[in-house]
Amino acid sequence: MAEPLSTDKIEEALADLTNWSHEDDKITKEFTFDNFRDAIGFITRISFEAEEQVHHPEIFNVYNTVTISLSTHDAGGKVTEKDVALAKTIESLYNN
Ligand SMILES: C[C@H](O)[C@H](O)[C@H]1CNC2=NC(N)=NC(=O)C2=N1
Repeated sequence: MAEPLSTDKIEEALADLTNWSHEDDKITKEFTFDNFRDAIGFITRISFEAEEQVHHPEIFNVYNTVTISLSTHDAGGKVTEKDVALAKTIESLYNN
């Protein structure tokens, strides 16, 4: 089972990611798109990667924004390497 990361380790991991923040035992980022369709397209692409990684984000959508929050239920709702790995994948989807 994945173990919770220390705050220092989380901050270190986020240094490699753009505009992700660590708050309330989650890592979070708000993504912006041109329109609702592109936002939903992003969510759909995330769904394939989440199933691959057997790790699932919390997703909040309003029109052209998608807020992603990641934590690991199986680790008491804390942030683990699994969240960092999925954040990196999501970041690469956004940039490509
Ligand atoms: C059985 C299955 O592997 C687990 O329930 C997975 C699925 N997706 C998950 N997603 C997240 N975010 N945290 C988990 O602990 C988790 N566990």
